[in-house]
Amino acid sequence: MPSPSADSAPAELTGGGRFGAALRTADTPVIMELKRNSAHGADLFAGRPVGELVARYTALGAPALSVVTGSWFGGTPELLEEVAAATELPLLVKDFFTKEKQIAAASAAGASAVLLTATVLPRTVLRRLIGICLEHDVTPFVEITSEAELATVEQAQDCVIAVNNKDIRQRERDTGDLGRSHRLIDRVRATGTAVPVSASAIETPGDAAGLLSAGYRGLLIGTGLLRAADLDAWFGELRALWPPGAHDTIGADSRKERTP
Ligand SMILES: O=P(O)(O)OC[C@@H](O)[C@@H](O)c1c[nH]c2ccccc12
Repeated sequence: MPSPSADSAPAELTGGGRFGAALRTADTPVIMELKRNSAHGADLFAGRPVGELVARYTALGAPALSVVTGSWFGGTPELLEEVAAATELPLLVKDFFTKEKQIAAASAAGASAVLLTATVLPRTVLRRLIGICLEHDVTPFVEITSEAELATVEQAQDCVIAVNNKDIRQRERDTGDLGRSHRLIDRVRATGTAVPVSASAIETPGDAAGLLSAGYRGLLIGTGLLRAADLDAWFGELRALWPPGAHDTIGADSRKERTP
């Protein structure tokens, strides 16, 4: 049964700056993430140079890349510099942002969007940080894990809202729950967010297609792609399940059918 809020979901998504527009116009809106280590400390780059990963993801049609600079995941500010030097694609920077000077520095280093984690930021701080992002022309990429956290995002129309399928409080060491994204999609869309995104724990093309057909217009995938044995096959399978343009046809129809 669709939730009552599904009816009030806006048909057209807008906003979110260059980062939001890149996702909405992509055939396959997968934000491909460069994360050096897993939450368990395992090496994910497997000896591949940063420039090679960026070139590979660009060739696969990434509309945007995510760069994890947070030290939990083996990130460094240099990683952002290296990625920014290798691509013109919009970049999301994932770190623990709490201060204006961090946001300004990320913007100066090439970030189009930065992560704000609603799970750990009080409402007033979140509101202030979203305002700072907008002043710096940086898209706030706000991660939530529940309806209660979603309710703390006051300027959702100016933000990309991402449902994180893993738990940041456990430092992302849990296996994740894609059901969370499926349960929250109508609520997320009803906020008028620039782009509804599902992030973390997406492993297979089937997982990805399922989330896109549920109404997500962006997916954020790190580990699943960094560990994939054959990325061409991975995206070939996804495009077979979710062909380019599907949002305008299959997506719209399936959402209509779900509306009473
Ligand atoms: O590797 P995964 O399970 O595909 O997840 C990607 C991304 O969502 C994850 O790296 C992430 C989610 N929230 C974060 C906060 C900081 C750093 C990283 C993250």
